[in-house]
Order: sequence, then structure tokens, then C-alpha cells
Amino acid sequence: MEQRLDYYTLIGFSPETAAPEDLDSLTLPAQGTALLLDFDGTLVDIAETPSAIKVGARERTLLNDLSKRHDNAVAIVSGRNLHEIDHYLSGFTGTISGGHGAELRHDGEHLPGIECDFEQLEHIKSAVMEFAIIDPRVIAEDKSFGIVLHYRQHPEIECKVRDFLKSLVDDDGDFELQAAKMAFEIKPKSISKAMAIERIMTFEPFRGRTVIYAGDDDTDEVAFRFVNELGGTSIKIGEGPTTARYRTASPATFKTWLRAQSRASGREA
Ligand SMILES: O=P(O)(O)OC[C@H]1O[C@H](O[C@H]2O[C@H](CO)[C@@H](O)[C@H](O)[C@H]2O)[C@H](O)[C@@H](O)[C@@H]1O
Repeated sequence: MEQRLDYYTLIGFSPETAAPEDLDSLTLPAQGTALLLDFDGTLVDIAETPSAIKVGARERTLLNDLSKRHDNAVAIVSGRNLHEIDHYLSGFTGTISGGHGAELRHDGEHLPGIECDFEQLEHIKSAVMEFAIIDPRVIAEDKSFGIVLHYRQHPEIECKVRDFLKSLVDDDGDFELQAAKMAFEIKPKSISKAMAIERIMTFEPFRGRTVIYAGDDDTDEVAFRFVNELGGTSIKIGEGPTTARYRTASPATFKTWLRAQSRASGREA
């Protein structure tokens, strides 16, 4: 029991948090709302490797239709590099935050990335790349503002990967360890998806709207808490403890719900 509470505390879940309601009970108004969406595990299914995801024309069409429905107040908030999201969602011209808030494209313009200790980051990256050569059971993902080790193919090495990455960051430095789905990442402490949302919501046409945020991972919990505090709507995709107010089973059920909202309002998505 104590171990469960420790885990919940770690991801920011409090036992007093109400269980999320079924997403099908929620109606999404187009007027006055901004739709901010995570990518992996929310818009697309989780795949065996980062590059094995399937993104089709249907996802791109859905996003463009949603943008029309919400008067362009639609954004992607991803842990991936911005240029990757841009590649997978080519044709989507809306706002994209990449690298957990480190990068931002808005109104067709790439805004300057965050400041961090790039020298230290390069040291960390070299050590991580060396680890991935010595132990090829992991997949290293080099990011503009961090680095990930994926262990999906070998779950048995989770502790080894975590302990190694943990040894590269310290309490006083600029970087920290973040757990994701079958992966650990080193990222700047100064960024989070909550920060990304806060920044996006200062821009037109997002400003003044009620934020709706959907995500699937522990890295989205900080965003759910922030959105809840703002009085917005948080949606968890998939299983697991969460502070989100609503839940749906999978990216497929989430996209079905999004399309149904558009049909109900007469604006197809
Ligand atoms: O914030 P997101 O858009 O959800 O991105 C989170 C991470 O997604 C990717 O990793 C995850 O998805 C992979 C493909 O489905 C999967 O193989 C991996 O196990 C997951 O952790 C991406 O590679 C990361 O950079 C993102 O931070």
C-alpha cells in the first residue's frame, strides 16, 4: 500500500483526486475553447520504436478540420523535436510545441528555443551515446534539448537504464531525469508541458479561451494539473493513475470522440 502511495505522489496523483469521468459524457463546445493535444499515444498509437508510428492522412485531415472548428486555436504539445512533428503532420500549419516546451512554432514562425547549458548537455549526450553503443538493447534518441534511452524491446533493463541516466544529472545542475513510456529522458529542468501550455495560451487566437488538453503519459500529468488549476478540461488517454478529469481508452476512441463532437455541432472533423 505504501509503495502505491509513493508512486502516486511521484507522478503528482493524490488519493483525494476524483476518478476521471468517461470522455463520452463530455460535450466539447467549439466556441471559446482551445484544443491542445499531445502526439504519441494520443493522436497516434504507441509503436515498437519512435520511428515506427503510423500517421495517416486521416490524422492530418482531423487536425485541419479541428483548427477550422476552433478558429485556429488548436496546438500540438509534444515531447518530440518540433521538426519531427512538423514532418509527421505535414500540411498542419497550426501551433506546435516540441521538446516538452523547449521549442515553439506559432503563426508559421519558429520562435527561439529555450536557453540551457548546452556544454553540459553535449557531455551528457556523449555519455549516453556511448552507453547505447556498449548496450545495443536500448535505442538512443538524440533531441535538440535532451536525450532519451528507450528500452521497450528489453523491459528487463529498466533499472539499469534509469540508474545510468540518473548518475548523469545532479540536484544542482540544469538537467533532470524524466520517466516516459518504456523510456527515460534527460531534459532541462526549466521546461515542462505546463510551461508550454502557459506560453501558447498567451498567443492569439488562444488567449482568453478555455483550454482542453489531452495526453497519455506521466509526462502529461504536470499539464493536467496546470489545466485543472486554470479551470480547463484535462483528458487522459489510456490506463493508469491520473489527475485528468476525463478518460478515454485509446487514441482511436479519442479521435472517434473528436469527430463526433464536430458532427454534433455541424462542423465536420
Ligand atoms: O509528448 P509526446 O508527443 O507523447 O511524445 C512522448 C515521447 O514519444 C515518443 O516515445 C514514445 O512513443 C514511441 C512511439 O510510439 C514509443 O516507441 C516509446 O516507447 C514511447 O516512449 C518519442 O520517441 C519521445 O521523444 C517523446 O518524448
